[in-house]
Amino acid sequence: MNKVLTINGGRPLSGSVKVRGAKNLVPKAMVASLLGDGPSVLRNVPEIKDVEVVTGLLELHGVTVVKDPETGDLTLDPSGAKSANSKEIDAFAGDSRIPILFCGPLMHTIGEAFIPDLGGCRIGDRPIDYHLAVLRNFGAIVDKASNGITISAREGLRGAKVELPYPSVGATEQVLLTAVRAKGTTELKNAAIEPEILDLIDVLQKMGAIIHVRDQRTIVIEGVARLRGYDHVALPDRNEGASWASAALATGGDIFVEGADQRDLAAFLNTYRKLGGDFDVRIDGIRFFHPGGDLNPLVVETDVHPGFMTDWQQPLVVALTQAQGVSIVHETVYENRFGFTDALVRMGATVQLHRDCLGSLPCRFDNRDFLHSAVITGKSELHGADFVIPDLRGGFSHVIAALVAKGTSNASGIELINRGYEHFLEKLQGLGADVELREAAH
Ligand SMILES: CC(=O)N[C@H]1[C@@H](OP(=O)(O)OP(=O)(O)OC[C@H]2O[C@@H](n3ccc(=O)[nH]c3=O)[C@H](O)[C@@H]2O)O[C@H](CO)[C@@H](O)[C@@H]1O
Ligand SMILES: C=C(OP(=O)(O)O)C(=O)O
Repeated sequence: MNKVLTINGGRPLSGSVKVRGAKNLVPKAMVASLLGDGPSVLRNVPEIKDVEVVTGLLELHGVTVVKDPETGDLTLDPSGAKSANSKEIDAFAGDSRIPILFCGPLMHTIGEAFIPDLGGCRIGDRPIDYHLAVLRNFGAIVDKASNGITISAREGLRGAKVELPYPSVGATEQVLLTAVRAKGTTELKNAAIEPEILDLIDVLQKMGAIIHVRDQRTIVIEGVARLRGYDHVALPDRNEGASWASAALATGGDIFVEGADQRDLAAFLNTYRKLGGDFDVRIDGIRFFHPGGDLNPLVVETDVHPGFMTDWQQPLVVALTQAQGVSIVHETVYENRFGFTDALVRMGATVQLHRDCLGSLPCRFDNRDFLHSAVITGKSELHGADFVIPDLRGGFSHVIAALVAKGTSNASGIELINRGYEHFLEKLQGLGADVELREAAH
């Protein structure tokens, strides 16, 4: 049944929310459990759609996944791992980006894998060419199928020297999850070093893997024949934390984000302070608040870690519509991440998109036809509008803009937000938002 979220804006968000394990780590740690020869325990697991998708895929491959009813901790036992029927796997096509990371673990455990077409946010073309190239380097045979890919390594996988054209998070994880049990040593250059990757490395090390993180984005993995299960507490979701921080600023509110970690948010916190937001780092989280007065316009460029994370960009843009003056955002990670601004413009924001690189970072989208720079002029008085949730962060941003706006907005497709924000509506209501979920009128 289609649902519509009715949002009555004009009230600051204030109160407290708790963030649990990161969407960009938890499903990957779940996939890693396939590599062990005993059960793994994953703690701090959020109730989000990506966890459901990976649970379903693991179960199809014979992994038992048991959730502790009290804590939500997962015990994952791969001892019955087996091939799965491609028709059943296909039911998960388009749901998330995680299935591609099953390649290495499934080849190590059962010699082959069928990977359905990926989903995830539509914020660019999101090809998987780096993934396929590195898998071939390890000796895998990859075949395109009409609805995904099949991949096999009947002779086993060998360590390789790999250099990524760009520090892709997913391709780095692909290398890690494949190299840990490949024969020999793997050297990965131009690796991504996001905190979620370092946490995945912690998981793999607990399983018995030997991984050296060197300087200059180089990771060396000495393959081992066997790995055991792990017991791990997932790192908190810094992207959810940054989203609530932007929501506090945009609505003129005050939100304590329990679980937010200063170190993983360092680049965000600098930007937040320059914009005029304030924060207070406590032992158990960070309080983000609007200290009063005008917000300052900013120039922001998204980048790989340790730069300003692309997933923080969309919620921040809503706060920038409330800053006094002209801000510029140069998106250098995805070529098409500003589609969500159309709805902001309909709500009264002034946002102009440009094909040019409005920034100083070297960008892969220079002289190509992508609207990847935004000029935002504020402060805008926003008014309610009806919109369809386009993607995870864009959807969060629309809801926050609707909460800033005067009047009523109606959002459809709100379930997309559950892919990465745990208990989203309950959290909004707990922060004082006037929102109501109802059946769509036909
Ligand atoms: C589930 C998950 O962890 N998602 C995160 C992950 O996505 P994901 O792992 O998909 O993102 P990548 O870092 O791989 O993508 C970065 C860039 O590399 C390009 N690319 C990537 C792979 C490839 O084979 N070919 C290629 O061209 C992409 O199109 C994109 O332009 O990292 C992104 C960048 O921090 C985050 O925004 C996502 O939230
Ligand atoms: C782009 C994102 O996620 P995914 O890679 O899962 O689509 C995101 O979390 O903002």
